[in-house]
Amino acid sequence: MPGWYSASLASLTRETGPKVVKGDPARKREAPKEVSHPVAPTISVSDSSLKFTHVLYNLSPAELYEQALKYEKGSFITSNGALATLSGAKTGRAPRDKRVVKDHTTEDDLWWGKGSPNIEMDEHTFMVNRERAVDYLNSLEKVFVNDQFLNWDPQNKIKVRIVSARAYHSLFMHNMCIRPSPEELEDFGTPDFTIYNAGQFPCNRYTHYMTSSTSIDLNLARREMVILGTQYAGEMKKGLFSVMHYLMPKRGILSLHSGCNMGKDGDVALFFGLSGTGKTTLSTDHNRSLIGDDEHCWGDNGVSNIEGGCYAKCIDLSWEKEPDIWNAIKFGTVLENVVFEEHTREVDYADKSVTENTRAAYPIEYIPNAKIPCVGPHPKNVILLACDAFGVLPPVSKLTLAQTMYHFISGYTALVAGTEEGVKEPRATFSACFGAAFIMLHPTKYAAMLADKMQQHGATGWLVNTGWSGGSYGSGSRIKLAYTRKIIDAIHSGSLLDVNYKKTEVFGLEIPTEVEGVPSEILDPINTWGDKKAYEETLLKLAGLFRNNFATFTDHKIGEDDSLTQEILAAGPIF
Ligand SMILES: Nc1ncnc2c1ncn2[C@@H]1O[C@H](COP(=O)(O)OP(=O)(O)OP(=O)(O)O)[C@@H](O)[C@H]1O
Ligand SMILES: O=C([O-])CC(=O)C(=O)O
Ligand SMILES: [Ca+2]
Ligand SMILES: [Mn+2]
Repeated sequence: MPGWYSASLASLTRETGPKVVKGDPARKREAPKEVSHPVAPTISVSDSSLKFTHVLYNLSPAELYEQALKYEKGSFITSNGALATLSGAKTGRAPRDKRVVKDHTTEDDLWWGKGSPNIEMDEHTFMVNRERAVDYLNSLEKVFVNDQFLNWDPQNKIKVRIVSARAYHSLFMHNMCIRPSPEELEDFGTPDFTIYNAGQFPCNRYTHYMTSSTSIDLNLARREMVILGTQYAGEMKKGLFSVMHYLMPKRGILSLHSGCNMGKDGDVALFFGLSGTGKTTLSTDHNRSLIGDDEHCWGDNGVSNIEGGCYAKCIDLSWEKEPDIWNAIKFGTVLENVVFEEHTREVDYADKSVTENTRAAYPIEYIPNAKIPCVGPHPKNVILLACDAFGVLPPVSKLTLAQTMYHFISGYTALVAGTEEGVKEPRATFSACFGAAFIMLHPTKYAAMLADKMQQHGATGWLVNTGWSGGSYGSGSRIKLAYTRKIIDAIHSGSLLDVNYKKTEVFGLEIPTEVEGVPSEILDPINTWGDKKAYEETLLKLAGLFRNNFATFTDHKIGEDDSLTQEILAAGPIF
């Protein structure tokens, strides 16, 4: 029995961690001999250190199904074979409850202050929460441990260990991280990063820095993350993504909140965009191989997926619109917070009664044309997705390098969250690098790297509005997915480089006058608005929001290139 399980779970103030055994505790009722403690407890040993905790190590999906169905309320097998689970009170991430330890190194390295996702905590408070999580995990009869990898680039692979209390969490990470072969597991050694997920147990609200009973704590020096008070599995995936946003740029590798796919000729496209703008939907393309749907690295040898799985939104999912994602929902897939028919267990994807953010997590090989290993050459197209619920951004525009950087740093989208009755204004969101919740350094650092790589490899930037057309949310409607797919096809094939363009007012975007398979009149949004005055007003309103947002970046240099910095500052809306 390797001793490292105990080491991982050892409480720092106690002599021993839990005693461990592989397999189902139910089958090993007569506790193994090693549990006996002949020595008298010393002052630093508490009863909890005598407690026996089973470690269920890298269980298979079938074993995890059994654990979930037996022990976790709300777990069911749906008619397609997926495991339906509930994430509890939290059905999305809690960015305001994320804390990062500020120490000598991170104080200078990281982006702190206004706009930054990094809210500080001190080392001591981290240890308080860590102890709370470890004590909770040790108090259980069993915990799950996953040892897996991140990053398909063999030279920059990271070993991660996830300690959790729920089979749901273990299966989620089994699907989302890269799965080691038995040989790789044999030689796994010490992990580079460890998550202690005690999500069922709250943090103590009286602990310094805590503002709720949820806390997601990152300690880069200790290479550890602690989760208390949220069971939403996305916290683990995105927490590790934050870690990659710190580790990779140090090695000259750019980490990206993007989807990525590759055509038959080896042409690679990146899809940036905030949550719900279409990264997963549009990178999953029957005619192209999928490199990944959400998190990538761009290094000297090309791109690599960080993950081993996909995490698709499944609200209103249909076979007609998204057949590959539909077919990926089968045995092994985790279905979060969906509603299904009591008897047939058929999922009702239109049902938002638990949350609008229903999700499916599946291994990437569940997509038939996944490219394994998930790596590819340097990107040819960089597609920025915005779901513009104001309905004023064109369905597609070709960007200059400076405009690409301007929109990358802005990271705009305007999703409409709920869909309640009555007028509901779209709300603009600006999230630097299309992932401000996950970046660790100042946005201009990532932007400079992106500009450099795009320039070096001659990539073209595009802005694609997957949001509203014919008016804002309420009067217009969302652009048909079929049209967006045609636009994306024309970008991939290169045919969109060879058409006529005209320049829009205010945003100065180059828009094509025709795209095969798309009605030409929708390409310039003004055509689709009945009320032209309302269009102008809405356009100026959005331009103003862009300008206000960008104000915080105007005194930052982007890389070494002064002229590019000036061009980027001038690449925003002019009015
Ligand atoms: N024109 C369109 N283009 C893209 N997606 C659309 C369009 N119209 C509707 N949709 C829907 O919008 C959603 C896009 O979600 P998707 O899972 O692709 O987001 P994402 O960018 O991957 O977000 P996250 O980072 O949260 O995973 C899907 O449910 C898709 O069906
Ligand atoms: O992280 C999540 O929970 C979902 C996601 O992909 C995102 O928000 O970008
Ligand atoms: Ca996604
Ligand atoms: Mn994402």
